[in-house]
Amino acid sequence: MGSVSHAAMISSSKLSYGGGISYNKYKNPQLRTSVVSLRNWRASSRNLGVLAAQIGNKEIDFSDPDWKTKYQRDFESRFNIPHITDVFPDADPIPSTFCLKMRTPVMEDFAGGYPSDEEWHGYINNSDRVLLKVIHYSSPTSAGAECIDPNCTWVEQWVHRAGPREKIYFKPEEVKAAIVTCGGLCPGLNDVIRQIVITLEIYGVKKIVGIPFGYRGFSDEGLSEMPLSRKVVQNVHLSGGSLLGVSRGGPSVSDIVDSMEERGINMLFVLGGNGTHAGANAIHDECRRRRMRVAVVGVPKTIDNDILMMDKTFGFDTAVEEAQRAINSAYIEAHSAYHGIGIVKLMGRNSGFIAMHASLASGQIDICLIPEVPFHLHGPLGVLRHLKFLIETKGSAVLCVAEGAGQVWPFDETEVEFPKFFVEKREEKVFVLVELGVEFIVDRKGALNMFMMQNFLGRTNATDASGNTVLGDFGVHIQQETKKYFKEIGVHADVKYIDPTYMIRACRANASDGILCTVLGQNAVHGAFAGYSGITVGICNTHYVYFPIPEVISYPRAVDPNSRMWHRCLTSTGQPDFV
Ligand SMILES: Nc1ncnc2c1ncn2[C@@H]1O[C@H](COP(=O)(O)OP(=O)(O)OP(=O)(O)O)[C@@H](O)[C@H]1O
Ligand SMILES: O=P(O)(O)OC[C@H]1O[C@](O)(CO)[C@@H](O)[C@@H]1O
Ligand SMILES: [Mg+2]
Repeated sequence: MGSVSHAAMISSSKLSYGGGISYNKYKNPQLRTSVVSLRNWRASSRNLGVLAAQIGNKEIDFSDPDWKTKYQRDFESRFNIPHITDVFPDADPIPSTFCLKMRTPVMEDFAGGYPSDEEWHGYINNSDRVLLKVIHYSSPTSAGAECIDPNCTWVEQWVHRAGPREKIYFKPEEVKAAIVTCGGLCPGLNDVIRQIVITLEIYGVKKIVGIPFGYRGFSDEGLSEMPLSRKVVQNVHLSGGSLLGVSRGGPSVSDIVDSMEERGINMLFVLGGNGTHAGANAIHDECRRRRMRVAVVGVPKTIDNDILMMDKTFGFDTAVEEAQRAINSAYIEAHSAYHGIGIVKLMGRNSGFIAMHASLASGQIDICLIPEVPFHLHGPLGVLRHLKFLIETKGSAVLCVAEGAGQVWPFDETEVEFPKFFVEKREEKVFVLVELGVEFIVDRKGALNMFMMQNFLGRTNATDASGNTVLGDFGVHIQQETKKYFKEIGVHADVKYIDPTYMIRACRANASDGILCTVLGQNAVHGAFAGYSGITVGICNTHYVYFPIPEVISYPRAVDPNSRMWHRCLTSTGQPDFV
């Protein structure tokens, strides 16, 4: 920390812990837009992510009567989706070959012209938009309020509607499409692969390949591309995993683009999480720099559900459903034992969505711990003390913990002086906020890593092949601490620990994820044919949309501890505040 040079010092007065904070307490207008994020500042991941993102954005002067118009204009340009004509203004579109009247998808060389159906009203107009936010919060103190200004003014924010366009910018016979799956496994990967292949064939594409084992497949000799067709993918969705394999780490962006040039790939579909999307965006930028006529389209894959702005990502629903089995087993074990305590660890590195939703769904959880909500393990207000209470009153207890929980230590004070915030722009996209021995790092991938000087598991500098921080195992830690605690107080406790994380991730998609994957896969292909690149597909307020990649990965989406959903979870578990 001593090495940190402070590019900006922002002064403020007292920040009340967990309570509201008024705008005028911040003297520097540059941070005004961030104050809402700090209202419940214990929601460190989300709020500091928002804060970091906002520091990177332009300041808003709310005293300007035109601020709203300016904000909307700025929003429109941020959410504009890159198009092939940005680089090749003379690119000529052709009528779409996506024609549902057609009965023979892979056609003979388009000798009789491209099939089209001008009478069909199934195309999306490029100007169609979907509303991003649908709640009008009348006050910043409303649960889950996401406000732009201190009055929580209603500001319409529109994003691009996904779907097939009447004009396309690629001739199907000139397309070589590639699909790559990166990062960890996720239920539904095969469903998306399958649907991309099927839709490409309906457009008339014959050259479709899978890149094996993530980005690594672009560079590793001995890994050859896998030819794909409807026949090959017909039944792949019936099993979990990825037909193509996945990996972390891999070649540089420039090596990937070299490889794409060599292979003649001009449509790339990238299935992965934040890291993969950062890679996809960099590939898109590099293709543009080299003036390649290429479409790079992402499909967000993460059981953690940590991609911004989307209702949910595919695989999440299945993960929550599958987690029920583990929770139910833990419940049965705990209830059948004398003073039984069941602990279930679920995935969620930065975000507790799986743990929160699985707890809500099961109705069997007494304590849910997630990364976004700091808690004490020990002490009069701690989790262990509450466990003792549950054993004394109910005779058993079940805990659901997210893997990223407990990596942050809460402050002991109820009020914290914030004499200054130190903000350093270390490299591009890297911010370090240092306060009271707390270091928050938004790394080069836009992921937020939080470290507090004291944490449960000790600070680790270890990273995986992709540069993700390797977390300490909180599930094992809380299991050990629980056993130790009950031994020390001389109360019998039968502690059973279940870690179903990889079993959950390897499942095949359930019905609702199957539908989501199908629609996302189809829309990815429609986006590429429409000439868009550097985009990703998502579901937003039940409608399907295209986002520019940087907007959805600027920081990981996290549970808002002031959201109705978290409040519902607390209502359901009946757990107290552990701070
Ligand atoms: N900033 C980046 N620029 C280019 N490539 C990146 C970047 N970050 C990650 N990658 C690459 O993306 C791939 C996947 O990244 P990562 O392992 O972080 O998984 P992910 O996509 O975030 O998925 P998961 O949700 O499973 O973690 C890796 O091959 C990694 O090298
Ligand atoms: O063991 P791996 O492949 O690194 O994956 C573990 C990570 O994958 C995730 O499920 C994200 O996909 C995280 O929740 C988890 O930390
Ligand atoms: Mg990731």
